[in-house]
Amino acid sequence: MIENGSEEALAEEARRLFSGRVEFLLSAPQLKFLPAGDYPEVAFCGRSNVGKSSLINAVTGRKAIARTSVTPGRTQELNFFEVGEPTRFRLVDMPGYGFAKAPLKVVERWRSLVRTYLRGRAVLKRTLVLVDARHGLKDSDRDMMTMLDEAAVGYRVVLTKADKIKASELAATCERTATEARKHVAAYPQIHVTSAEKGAGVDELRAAILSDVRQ
Ligand SMILES: Nc1nc2c(ncn2[C@@H]2O[C@H](COP(=O)(O)OP(=O)(O)OP(=O)(O)O)[C@@H](O)[C@H]2O)c(=O)[nH]1
Repeated sequence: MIENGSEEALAEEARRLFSGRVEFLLSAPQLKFLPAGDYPEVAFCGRSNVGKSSLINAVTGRKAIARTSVTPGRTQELNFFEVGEPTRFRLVDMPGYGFAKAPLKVVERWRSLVRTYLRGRAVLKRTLVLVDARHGLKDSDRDMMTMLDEAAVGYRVVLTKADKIKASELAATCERTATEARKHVAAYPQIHVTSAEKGAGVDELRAAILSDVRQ
């Protein structure tokens, strides 16, 4: 809930920014294709099919800036989007993880790309770890959170698809997730609850992104 005046002003500025220029910049299947670190970045990550593309589309108010697919795990590169005119910051769509049947080679490639990006990217201000509200944290999310702890990259845990479960279950998952997040050094203690479908929590997330890139 956005309550006080300064938070309201931040949310309004975030809304204005995201309703302006948001443009796909490039896809980096390997680190050598990364753009120069000229602007602050906020990255989105999560298990395949967690609703990452849908949430990026909701945050940016676009229908299909990030591809929404029904085939899990199709995105295997880092996708960069620029926000603002002139550019103020970048959003980074990270390749999904947690693919059950992926060959070891694919998993290793993912790990090497993501870990090196996280460790070497000075402009990376925050990562959003998306977690399906119906499932809560899985081992692959814990793995990701540990990688972020080790890389000293601060992150927010964001529950997705909140419209798909009852309010009581959602509250319980939120509580459980917060308890676990508190054990991770780089995690924010506050959990974000969102629904790309209904728009819930999207204004708050936009404001959080803007405050993160200003740090
Ligand atoms: N009900 C509901 N469905 C959602 C929501 N967000 C995503 N979905 C659905 O969940 C499925 C996966 O969403 P995507 O946004 O493609 O997920 P992704 O994480 O980008 O998937 P990959 O890139 O394939 O890993 C789609 O069928 C979406 O329509 C939501 O907030 N509510």
